[in-house]
Amino acid sequence: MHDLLLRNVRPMAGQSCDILIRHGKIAGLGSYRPEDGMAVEDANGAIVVPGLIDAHTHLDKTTWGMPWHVNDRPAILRGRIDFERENRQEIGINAHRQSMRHAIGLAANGASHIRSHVDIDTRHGLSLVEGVWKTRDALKDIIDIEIVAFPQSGVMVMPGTVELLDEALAQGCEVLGGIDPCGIDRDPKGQLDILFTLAVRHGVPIDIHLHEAADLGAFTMELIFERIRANGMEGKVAISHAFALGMNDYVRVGKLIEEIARLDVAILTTGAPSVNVPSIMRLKEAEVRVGGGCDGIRDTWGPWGQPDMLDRAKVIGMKNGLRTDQELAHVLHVVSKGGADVMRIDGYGLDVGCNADFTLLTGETLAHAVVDTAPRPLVVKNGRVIARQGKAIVEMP
Ligand SMILES: Nc1ccnc(=O)[nH]1
Repeated sequence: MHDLLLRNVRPMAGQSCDILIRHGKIAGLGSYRPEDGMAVEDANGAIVVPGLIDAHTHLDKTTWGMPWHVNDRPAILRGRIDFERENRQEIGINAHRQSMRHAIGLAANGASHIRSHVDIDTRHGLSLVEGVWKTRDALKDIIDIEIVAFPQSGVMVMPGTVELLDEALAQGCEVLGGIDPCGIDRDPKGQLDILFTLAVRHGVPIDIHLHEAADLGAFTMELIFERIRANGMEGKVAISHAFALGMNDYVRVGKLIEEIARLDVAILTTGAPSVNVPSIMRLKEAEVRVGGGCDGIRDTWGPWGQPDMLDRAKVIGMKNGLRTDQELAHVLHVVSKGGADVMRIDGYGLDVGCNADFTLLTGETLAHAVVDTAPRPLVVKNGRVIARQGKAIVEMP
């Protein structure tokens, strides 16, 4: 918790002012003189936005900083899952070291919070979660990490997984994950009933991966809606990817979005280039909470991605066909306030009393910053400078 005077910044690309920070919180926006001994930074008119939020990633998977991973396999979902589970140790993907690299990269590029799904399966038990927990402790002054207990290999098809999820939640995973109840588990009622039972028992929200497209994904969504109503979990469920909302049926998608808004379901998008994705502008119109994430980066799933939420904003913006400045400002919202709303982060923003978690962006306007993947001269977490010019104050392992 720190004091700092940040001079000559433009909150959300507006009028220039100074930001006074006391005890890690924003104490005032205006014009201030530095007090004796107070740290002072001059932002030279840079834009300031609250900390970027990676609300959907996989810290335990990346090969970032490792030798290049040659991928010569077909892109079938089940195949990607099984290959990773059976080979990650041999390849040397150490969950602690790799999550350090990924998380430090995100922080250096202006992120203040991460929601990471971490694999739980009968081969690894909770060991991957334990690796990411170590990272969370090591980086607690740099970035906040929330962990989703993620049964990537399936729940019903992998007996023993339910017990592991139960244990992970008992030990402190903040969110319960799930995956394609039809496509991966072939037992939607089985998986969803168990997920909702576990979530209610542990009092945690659910964030389920739904790659299922078109009618199949819509069917699963309807099963999720039924269980939200039955368990009183309005406002406590997120659907990640939600590719079914990218289907080419305007009316059907509209009906799904109406129900998503009514049940206050959050949507997480990564702007996946290889499939149809939900329209962030249509979800905005319906006032649905939408966050963004960089998903897996440079892992056994695929070679793309950076630990950088501004880079991801650009991917989401391009995938959504955005052009106007207002739309581009909205994509920045998705990777910041949108993600904070999904994760329900207290004290998020640039108002007096908010956490002093923010990043500077060099650019004229918010749209300009997105399109340029603007440089980030300074990143502040809890009122302390934790990165300069895209380089964190902590070393990469
Ligand atoms: N997009 C995804 C990345 C990793 N695991 C998944 O199930 N999905």
